[in-house]
Amino acid sequence: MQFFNPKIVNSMEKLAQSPYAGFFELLHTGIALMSAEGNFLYSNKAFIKLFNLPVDIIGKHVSDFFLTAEQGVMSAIRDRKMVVCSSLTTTNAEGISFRYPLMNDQAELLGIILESIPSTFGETTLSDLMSSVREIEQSTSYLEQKANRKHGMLHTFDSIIGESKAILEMKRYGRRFARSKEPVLVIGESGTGKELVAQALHSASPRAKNPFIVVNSAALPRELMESELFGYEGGAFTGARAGGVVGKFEQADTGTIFLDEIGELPLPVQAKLLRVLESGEIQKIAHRGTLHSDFRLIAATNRDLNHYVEEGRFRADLYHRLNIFELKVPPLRDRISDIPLLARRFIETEVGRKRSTEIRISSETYRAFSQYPWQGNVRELKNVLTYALYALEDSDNVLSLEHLPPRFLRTLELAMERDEEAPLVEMQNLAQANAQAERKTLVNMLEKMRYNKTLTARALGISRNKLYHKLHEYGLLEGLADSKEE
Ligand SMILES: Nc1ncnc2c1ncn2[C@@H]1O[C@H](COP(=O)(O)OP(=O)(O)OP(=O)(O)O)[C@@H](O)[C@H]1O
Repeated sequence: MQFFNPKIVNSMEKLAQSPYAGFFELLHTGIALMSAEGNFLYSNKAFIKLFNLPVDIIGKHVSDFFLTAEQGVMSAIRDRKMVVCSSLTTTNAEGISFRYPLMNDQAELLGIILESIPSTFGETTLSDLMSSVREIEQSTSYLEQKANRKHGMLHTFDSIIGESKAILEMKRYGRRFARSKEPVLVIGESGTGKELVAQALHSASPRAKNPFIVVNSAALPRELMESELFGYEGGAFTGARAGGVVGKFEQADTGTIFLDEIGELPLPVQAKLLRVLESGEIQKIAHRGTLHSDFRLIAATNRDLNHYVEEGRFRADLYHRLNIFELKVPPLRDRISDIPLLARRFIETEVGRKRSTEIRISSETYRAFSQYPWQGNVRELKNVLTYALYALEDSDNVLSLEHLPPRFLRTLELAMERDEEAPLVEMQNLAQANAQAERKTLVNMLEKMRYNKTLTARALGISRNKLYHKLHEYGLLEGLADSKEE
């Protein structure tokens, strides 16, 4: 658990004496900082008041005051995990405490941060709540995975839409990597379809019929991460389920585990993951001995892990272990030729096959799609189309610019302004400047005349033949293929 930047706080003693500690005095919950041996280094007034403690507890051991020291702070020190259970002092004062181990970036324990609240919440309520959340989480993820398998819903490389050179190359490598048992690191911007690629890797592997277990590292609360991934035995801590929990790595035995957003894993969990990867042995919390799991790891990230390694946020050894096979999913702006196929599929899913055959996307909309920067990639395209389909009247069959979300149009305008300004700066000679101005005039007039070529030619004072010639010269003809022909 890391509350503070380890570069700033590298010892609990320093934290206890730093101005940070002064902030705790403002809080109404009890806060204490303990050394890695269990001695008090600091406590705020609320903590002293809550437990009726003498003011001079600094330097003394937690067991001098708390009957619950063994199952509380000392257990958090031993197991390096957060412990939630009640606290009871030798003078019978009670509270509920959260003991957070604070680790440095070498995964060493610096000490414990103790947060205590009055027991009016009721410890059982809290621990019952934790167990129910865990049970619901487990059963929904189990049912979700079962439903997916039943309906054969996991993607394959064939079901991933795209025929651009960039996507075909990704699929070609993906099919080859799928055969190995080594980890694959799927990298790509947010919304490019990394999860689909992870499913396809599993489907194309010899493990296709076995479990495919998904873990979103960014969505898991940090204090539950270790127990979710590696599992724990019954009675490991207060709030734990009687029968314990089967960790995701154990569930993935004979199959694949997909760790999404791997860059968000805390350093201590990274250390544990490296050990599991190297040995295939899982050290379950509070379990004597180790368990073996035959899993294949697929990890994904939209971060620059190299940069994370330089910053000390990601272990270099784990990074090298993971990126034996690196599969890059291209951003949508590098494969705009896939947009028509993707758009057709999304429209069909959204409005059904029958209505989708009636709907046509105008050429100006396609042109806008090809100029838009698509920071959110395929996910953003899907969202833009969903909006447009709702904006389209039932009686209207042509999806045009007026149906697109205002935010899309604003971003497009900015992107086009940037594009137009950039070459002007680099303009080398008069001929280039003339060509640029001519192209811009053509585009503007076409838009004004709603892509009617006869009217555009007339307005520009040139023949239709000359207009065709110019449109061809500036690469504008293709985009007008389905526009009005008069
Ligand atoms: N090639 C594709 N064919 C069909 N749908 C796609 C394709 N690529 C992405 N999608 C759709 O786009 C959305 C985003 O995909 P996905 O969640 O796999 O992206 P991601 O890269 O994992 O994103 P993030 O990094 O934000 O988790 C999903 O709804 C997915 O179904």
